[in-house]
Order: sequence, then structure tokens, then C-alpha cells
Amino acid sequence: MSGLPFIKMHGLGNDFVVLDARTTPIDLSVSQVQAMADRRTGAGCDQFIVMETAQHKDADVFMRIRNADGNEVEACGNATRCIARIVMDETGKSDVVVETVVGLLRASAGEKGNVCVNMGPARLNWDEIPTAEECDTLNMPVTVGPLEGPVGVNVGNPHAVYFVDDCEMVDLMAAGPHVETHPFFPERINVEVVSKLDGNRLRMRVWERGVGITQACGTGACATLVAAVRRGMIDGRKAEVILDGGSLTIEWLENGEILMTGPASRAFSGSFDPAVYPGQA
Ligand SMILES: N[C@@H](CCC[C@H](N)C(=O)O)C(=O)O
Repeated sequence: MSGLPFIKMHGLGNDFVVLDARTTPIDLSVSQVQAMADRRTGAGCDQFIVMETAQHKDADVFMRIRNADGNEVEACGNATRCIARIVMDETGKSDVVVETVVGLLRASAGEKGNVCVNMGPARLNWDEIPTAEECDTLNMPVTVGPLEGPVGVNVGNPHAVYFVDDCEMVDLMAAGPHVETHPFFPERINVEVVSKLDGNRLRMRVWERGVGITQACGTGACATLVAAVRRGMIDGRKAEVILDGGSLTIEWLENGEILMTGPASRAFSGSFDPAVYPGQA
């Protein structure tokens, strides 16, 4: 196959174009990523992922993450499961370590093809979210339309979790961009609207920073569970988080780390034509 080969993966419909730069470095401009991520001009994806040679001796692979807008970000839960799945399939190992700009993430093969990832510690201080000024991250002063008092959680990347009676009724397309770019969040923010269902189940919809509404967000589900525990909304520290694309099981361990379990699916393989995406050999 000529051109730049890629694999299309997804976690609950949150989809990724995955490039392998472990042998040959790949350096793409913001506009190239935007074109490849575009659902009309490219393969289409929410995040653009590049697998690189691990820098840490304990890691199997380094994962670089860019949003569909071309900007690099720190974390992506669903992509972590997908990259772990690729490495598991390649090596036959059932435990792998994925390195990111914020640290090492340990992943293990679970039942029914699921992958469980330790997403590391939730960070909860205002300057870790971060916010523009000191605040109580259990009730941040950011009101947009009917949304008010979100919980701030950083899972490697920043999240504002709004609890509402019925998240299906929220006009996320209207509110999402305003929260994402609110001056209170200097690094912009991912936005979740969440309703408590019966039992330990939470329904979550997401507006992702640098993307928009997506079918699922792994770090968003982690932030949601942590926020629900902090607000005393569920029994214990484990829940099913139901997204547009399906469910993730999330647990906040006593040591502060978050376990995320869910599927990682391969969709198809393809190749980018360098003539269409100039700058690539
Ligand atoms: N889809 C992701 C999150 C991707 C990054 C996010 N949009 C950000 O800007 O931080 C996930 O599954 O966690």
C-alpha cells in the first residue's frame, strides 16, 4: 500500500485515526491533521493518534494525541484502550504500558475483549484543573444557560461536570462551546452533562474540547464518576457510565487512581494519499 497507512479504531464510537511512527517519524501540521480528521476530506475522526517509540523503559509504546482541530492534548481514555489493544494483538501480551505526555498508563486485557486501563490519579485542586482563579472545584462559578455549578476534575485533561435532572434535555450544541471557551478555564475544557439513573448508573453526554459532541469520552466518564463520588451521589466508588455510544465501568480507587474498563474496536485500515495531504513523503 502506498502513502501513509493508518488504522481506524474506536471506543464506543469515539473514533481515531491511528498512525504508526515507531520506525519512521511522522510530523504533521495542524492543517494536515484537520484535513485527515475531517469527515468529508479525510478518514474522519474525533482524535488523531500517533504511536511512537516509548521513551520510558517500562512502556511498550508512546501515544501522542491530537484533537480533530489539530491541537495536541494530554489524555484520551478511549484511545488508550485502543492503542493498548493494538499492542496486545501485536505482542500477545495481556498487560501493556502506554506512555503519554502525562505519564505511564497500565492496561490489561479483560473479559469479552474489553480493556481495563489505570488512568492514574484524579487531580482536584483549582490550579490543577486549571481555573483562572482559586475556587471550590466541587461547585465552580461557571453558569451557562441552565447549566450551573460544575465539578472540576483533571484526569490528565480538564473536565467540567454538570449534574442535571435530565441530561437529554440539555442543548449541548449551544452550551458546549460557551463552557469550553469560558475565560474561567485558561486551557479550555471538556464538558459533561450528567444525570443520575437508578442504581449506580450515570447517564453522561459530552462536548469535547477541540472536537464537539462525541459518542463517548473515556476521561469524561472518569471525571463524571469522580465528581459523583465527591458529591455523594452514588454508593461506593464504582459505577456504570452510559454514553451515547455505550457503557464504561469506572472505579475510583482509595489511592486516588481511576480504573476504566470498556471495549476497543478496530474498524478498518487505509492509506492517505500524499498528493492530497502535501508535506508527507
Ligand atoms: N475522547 C477522549 C478525550 C480526548 C481529548 C479531549 N477532547 C481534550 O481536549 O482533552 C477520551 O476518550 O478521553
